[in-house]
Amino acid sequence: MGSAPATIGEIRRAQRADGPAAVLGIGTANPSTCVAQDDYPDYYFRVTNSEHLTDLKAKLTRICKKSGIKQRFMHLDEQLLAANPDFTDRALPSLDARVDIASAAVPELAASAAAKAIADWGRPATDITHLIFSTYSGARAPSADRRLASLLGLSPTVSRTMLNLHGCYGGGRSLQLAKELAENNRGARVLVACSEITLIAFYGPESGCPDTILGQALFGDGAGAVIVGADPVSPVERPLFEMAFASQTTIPETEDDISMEITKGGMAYHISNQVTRLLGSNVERCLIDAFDAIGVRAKWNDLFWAIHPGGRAILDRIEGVLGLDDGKLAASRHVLSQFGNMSGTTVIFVLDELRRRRAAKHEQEGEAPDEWGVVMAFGPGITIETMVLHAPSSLEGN
Ligand SMILES: CCCCCCCCCCCCCCCCCC(=O)SCCNC(=O)CCNC(=O)[C@H](O)C(C)(C)COP(=O)(O)OP(=O)(O)OC[C@H]1O[C@@H](n2cnc3c(N)ncnc32)[C@H](O)[C@@H]1OP(=O)(O)O
Repeated sequence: MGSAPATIGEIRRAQRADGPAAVLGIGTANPSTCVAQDDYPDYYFRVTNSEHLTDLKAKLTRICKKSGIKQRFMHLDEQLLAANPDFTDRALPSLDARVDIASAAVPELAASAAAKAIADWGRPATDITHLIFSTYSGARAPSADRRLASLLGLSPTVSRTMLNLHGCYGGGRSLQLAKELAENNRGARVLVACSEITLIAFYGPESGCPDTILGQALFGDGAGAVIVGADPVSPVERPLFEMAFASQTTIPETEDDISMEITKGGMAYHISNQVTRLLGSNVERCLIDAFDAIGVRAKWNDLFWAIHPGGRAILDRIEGVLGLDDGKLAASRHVLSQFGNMSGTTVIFVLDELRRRRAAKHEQEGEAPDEWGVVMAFGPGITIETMVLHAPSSLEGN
């Protein structure tokens, strides 16, 4: 006689992980072309043959000076632009050429970041069980997730999910999905990859379209990758941050405040001048709800922070409404200054910077870093992604 068949409850319990999902490795990458922010207005108006639009150039110069950005990286260099002159005019049908370039470049940039994340994690790429890929540059199937799996030599049984056009909340959404997958599939190791290349939305300035000027001042290219898994296998796997809770909030009646749309002339986008105010009046509620949900009493200044640096004014506003001390958003400000807003990818750069800063602080000052922290990312919807992180005590050794 065999043993009694397992009940569905037992099967479910056996499938679930014991502990919380954790970040087990992080990697980032950028294209090689770097543009200094001070030089960008001259560069942009020259390469788009728009020097005659002096008012718009002056506006871009003003915004660049106030952006808190020192430099950005871009895949689209002058050589590529010379080969694709239609990219400068949004009225021309250039989408096919943009998608051709992005279909190769987006997964390749993601592969550079993912290789670093896998090395940081310490196990072979073939141990990855799930892949979540987020980009606003995808417009083809099979898409960037399939290509990335080939580039990395992932197992043919890897379970892939593609997120398209989530914009700046793509990184936050991917991390939340990775948490769910890791906690609900014992032994799962999830690769999150975000890769954003602005050439899909690069075109010349137009009178009456301040969004283009704003976008040209803020956005940059980059890829970030994170390995997420529960029940780390010691001593190879070290949890960097444990994922305690995650939520998504949509601010009512804000559908039109941030939008993106693929058109024949590239991706059109709109970012209203209300975004900073709307985020400022909603983030604290999201944080209170998140900490209430897990029964942790949090003082905002006792947390570590990984906020998506959508713009300098957004960081200023959040710092103000939460009464944060100077330096609490230092990781976000540093990433903004060195890379600009890389949309969904940016929050992964911030997590990586935060991990470095916390380890350095511990090494130099011997201080126990803050135990609890927060990731927040924002994008079309307007959507706010909130994740509460817990730093395991082993962090000190990282
Ligand atoms: C190297 C590669 C480059 C390639 C680029 C290619 C780009 C394509 C990229 C497309 C990707 C699209 C993805 C969309 C994803 C959305 C997710 C987000 O993060 S959403 C992004 C979330 N990010 C944000 O929402 C940005 C938040 N805002 C900020 O951080 C700041 O307001 C600031 C830095 C823009 C200006 O500093 P601040 O201290 O406020 O300075 P002032 O008060 O002195 O104003 C100076 C000038 O700025 C003006 N202006 C202001 N806002 C807007 C606007 N919305 N609209 C237009 N203009 C705006 C204002 O009118 C004034 O003009 P003027 O009177 O001089 O003529």
